[in-house]
Amino acid sequence: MVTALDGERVVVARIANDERQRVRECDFCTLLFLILHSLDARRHSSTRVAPKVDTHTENRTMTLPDASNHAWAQTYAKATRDHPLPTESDGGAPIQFSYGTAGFRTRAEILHSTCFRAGALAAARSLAHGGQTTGIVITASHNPARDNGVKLVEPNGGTMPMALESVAEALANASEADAEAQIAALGEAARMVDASAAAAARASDRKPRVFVARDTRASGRALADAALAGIRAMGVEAVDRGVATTPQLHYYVLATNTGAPDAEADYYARLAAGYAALTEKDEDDMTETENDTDNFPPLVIDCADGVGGDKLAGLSEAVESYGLRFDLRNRGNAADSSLNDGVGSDLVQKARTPPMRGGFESLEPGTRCVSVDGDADRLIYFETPRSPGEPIALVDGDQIAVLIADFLGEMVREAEPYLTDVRVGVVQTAYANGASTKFLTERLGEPPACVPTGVKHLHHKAEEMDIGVYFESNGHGTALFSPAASKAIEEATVEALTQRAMPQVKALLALTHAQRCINPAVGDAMSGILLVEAILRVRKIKGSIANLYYTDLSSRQTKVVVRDRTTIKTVDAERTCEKPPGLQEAIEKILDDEGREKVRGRAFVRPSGTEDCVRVYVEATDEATVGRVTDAIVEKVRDLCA
Ligand SMILES: CC(=O)N[C@H]1[C@@H](OP(=O)(O)O)O[C@H](CO)[C@@H](O)[C@@H]1O
Ligand SMILES: [Mg+2]
Repeated sequence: MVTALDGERVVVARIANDERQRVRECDFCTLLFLILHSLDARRHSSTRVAPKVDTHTENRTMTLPDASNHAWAQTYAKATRDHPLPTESDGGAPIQFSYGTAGFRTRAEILHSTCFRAGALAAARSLAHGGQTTGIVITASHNPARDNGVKLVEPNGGTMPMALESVAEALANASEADAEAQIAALGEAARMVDASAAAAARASDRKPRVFVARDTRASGRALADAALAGIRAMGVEAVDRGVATTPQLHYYVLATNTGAPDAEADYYARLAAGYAALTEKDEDDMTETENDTDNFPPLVIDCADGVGGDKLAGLSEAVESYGLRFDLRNRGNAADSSLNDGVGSDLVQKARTPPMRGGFESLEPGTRCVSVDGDADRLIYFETPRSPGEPIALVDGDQIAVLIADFLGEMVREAEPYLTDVRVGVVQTAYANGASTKFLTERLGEPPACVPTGVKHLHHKAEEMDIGVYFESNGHGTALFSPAASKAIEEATVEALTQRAMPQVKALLALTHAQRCINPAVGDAMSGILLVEAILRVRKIKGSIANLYYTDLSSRQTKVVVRDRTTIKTVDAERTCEKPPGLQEAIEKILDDEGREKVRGRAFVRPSGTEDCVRVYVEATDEATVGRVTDAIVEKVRDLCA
């Protein structure tokens, strides 16, 4: 029997697996006992609730000793000279590093000093949080293989607070001779604890520590070594977690700080157990023969020739005994492998084409496939063309968000009256297809929230919701359950059980298990696949899932290279250009000339935060209008940003 002392993974796995038969056969009291224990154990081990803290220790951070008279500053000053800034300059101007949409990201060969300093910064963040573990991921995600990047992970598994971005930039750009400026920035980072992290900072006499992971890029090893050196220069323990996906490293950090097991196998086991519990069939389903969900074909996955190739193989082993099989392609281990080049979710979503390698053209028409990106934190689904010459049917992040929000919303409604006052909300960016926004507005009774591009913005907004589902159109996203919503679900389950309200219990358990299937730290392609596949099985959807809820408007994204993309400034969640003067007016006029209402025309322009380009987005009812509007706007951008 499950005991409250078991870890969450063990509890869920047992319910899902060994105890499966027993749950079916047991009487009502045994079921109640089992679930109460499962909830109790989860309370002890959940990685979503506030980190485990020693309530006897006072709220304090570990401050860096005064730089003027302490050895650490000298050690750091010496070490930073060994990791000099790049000497190269670009068109005469010195290289400026900026913490863009997703960290520092540029050509790998100029990132050495940045990674060293990012290591020191992550060490300072560990100190700021009383010694809790922080993290660093060396990756440039969907960018070409020659690029690399670095992003920081906070103790709660989240991204670096935006308030720290200017400090990170000051640190990255200070000359190596100016150790004082760097030390000042590090001191500031070690002092800054935002309100939401304050509880987490109540930790302890823990030894400060930073986890470092990297994707499969050739430059990753040397850049990870630079980051490890930066951490050690601060006198902080550095742990090399090897090659991992971005979401895995976020999970490891969160897990270790909450007392949950943080090995790679534990990560797979947790997600797999959530999937198993969510797809557990009840008595009625046992007799089913038609549309039998046990017989789903293997899911074909394009791994972008990146880190997902190896890691999805690990997940595959963990889930195959639950009937979920993967057919992994572009795993990065073939002679012609080339990261993100002609493969991966960015290409498939933006160019609406199947991956160019991996044999996708010879799959059965209408085969359901997934494509992930270079660091496996995004996923999109697509279905191979139904007939030759037809395009793929894309199931982008907007459609995935609707599928998940609709399922969770239905479970919340089915749990009434035991579950009340829990609402499901959705967060989008300006790139969300207008048809999805219209659908969600009607379904939710209010428009979904719209925030600037970048997971950090979506995640923070979703945290304000009871259950917040967020996805960028390109497939970055997840569902977040607020601690209050999780607690309400637990309490409602107990109440529904005592009243023997079994339909409500079933819905409430689906909400509980869905949380276990999701990486609680960040959006994650691997946990996203499990959640979508589980929903499809629970809902018995074997056929096409493209345009299940609405039909996309035509849209196009275009990159324009200009001299200085930062001359463009946007407001209103990037939907309006404030600068350069005249650009917004020009966009409005182009749309008006097309008859904006009639063609449901929408367009905006913004500078990329990860690539040296301006992005132009246009949507309308038909391809021809999209093409005309795009051409006209691109011309204006070239004129006004020359
Ligand atoms: C239109 C688009 O796809 N933009 C991407 C891209 O940001 P840009 O700032 O647009 O370059 O990379 C980000 C990080 O991977 C991702 O969050 C974002 O959605
Ligand atoms: Mg990515």
